[in-house]
Amino acid sequence: MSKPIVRFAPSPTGRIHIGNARQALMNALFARREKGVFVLRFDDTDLERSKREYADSIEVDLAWLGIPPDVVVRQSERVEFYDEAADRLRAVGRLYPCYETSEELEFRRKRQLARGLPPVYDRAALKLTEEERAKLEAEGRRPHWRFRLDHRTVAWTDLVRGDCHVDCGSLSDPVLVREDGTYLYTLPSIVDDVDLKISHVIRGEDHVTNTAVQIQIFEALGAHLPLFGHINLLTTASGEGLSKRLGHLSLTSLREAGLEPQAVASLAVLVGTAESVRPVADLDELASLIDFAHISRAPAKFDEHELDQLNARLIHEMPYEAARSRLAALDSDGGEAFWLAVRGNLTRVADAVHWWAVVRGPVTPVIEDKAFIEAAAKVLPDAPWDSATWKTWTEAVKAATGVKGKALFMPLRLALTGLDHGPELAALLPLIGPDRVKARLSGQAA
Ligand SMILES: Nc1ncnc2c1ncn2[C@@H]1O[C@H](COP(=O)(O)OP(=O)(O)OP(=O)(O)O)[C@@H](O)[C@H]1O
Repeated sequence: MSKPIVRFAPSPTGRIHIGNARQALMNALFARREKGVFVLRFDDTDLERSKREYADSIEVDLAWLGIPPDVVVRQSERVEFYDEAADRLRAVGRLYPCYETSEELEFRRKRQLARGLPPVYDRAALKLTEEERAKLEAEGRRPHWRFRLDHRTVAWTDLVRGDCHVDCGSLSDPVLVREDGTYLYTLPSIVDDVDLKISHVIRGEDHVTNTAVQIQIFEALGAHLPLFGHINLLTTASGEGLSKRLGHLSLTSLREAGLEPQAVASLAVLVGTAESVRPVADLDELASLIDFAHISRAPAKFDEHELDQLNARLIHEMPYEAARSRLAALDSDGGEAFWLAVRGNLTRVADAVHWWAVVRGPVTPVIEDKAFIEAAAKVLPDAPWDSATWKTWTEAVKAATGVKGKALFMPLRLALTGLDHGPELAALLPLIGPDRVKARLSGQAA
């Protein structure tokens, strides 16, 4: 295979959600594995809804995921190429002007449905004479432009779905150009795919019907067809669809919630595939797991609870070096021993703040059996302390008091941390250190 050129083509009309991220990752990781090119193309021809601020946030999100694009293209800067393609389609009679208002179209649609007919555009505009058109224009009507479909079945071999067929006889001729001369998504997408030599169009399966229409337009323009792959969509855990415009499960919110990009990427890529969902910290490894032929046909559910679990599993294995600067930013860099002591208790890196506060204090000790804690304090080993100190100490406490097991550990934990759960005390004890331990055992907040 020659080096693939792929694209992720969001409309910058909101913050991208986890479903969009699935497509971005599938494209970017495929390109990464095959040493190809990953293009980020902003489908921003809808000038009213597209915003630069959203485009910028999409770039930030992709960088956070570890998949910055090799090339960035904005459709709003390429209108001359779309004009040229539209003229070519007009010249061969495939793009024709229509003058119906949306109310008229809606009325016709309802009438067709009432008669039990499919609500397909009836091509009335194709029958207009020159004079009728001139009259409509003189009335101030501006045309929108439809592509005249061949009423035939379009077939292709999909990278994900195998043999696909769409009967274009049952489709309305798609509008490519709006009344105000701006373009809908369909034509610019093809023109750019051709110009950028996109080899694989990998996108959500919401585009399957578009693909059939687009194949006819590629052919009408005499262009070479890319390969197509339609990947199943993600829904929320309860099965609802996602919308960028409605702000569902945005990457920005997941990032701000402190989730690891690798956890988000692992779930976004692996859910709804033949692979088991697991945390994959390395993007090359994640890329090696992509297999378009083994992606489920059914929509896949994105469960935030599962994401938390993946995140926790990643953190439990995270080396200190990877966490260090983030701990420092949280003013909680207690060194490698601290990180190794607490990482197993964390779901988010930011939760380390809580355990650093327990180490550094002040902690209000919880002491129920004062006599027992006093007896324990008496047999505290001398400094310096290390990871063996806890064992030495608790054996001495057991010998002095006859108490063992949970009855021994829990009162000490409550006295030292004020909590009934947490990281191994063997690791925490030297971090808390003799001064604070002594103070806490004597009932002082320290
Ligand atoms: N729920 C989803 N799961 C997986 N892929 C999706 C989902 N929704 C959209 N996509 C894909 O994301 C890519 C970008 O699409 P697009 O910008 O149109 O997103 P959108 O979420 O449908 O947007 P909007 O809500 O603004 O209509 C496309 O490949 C599209 O197929």
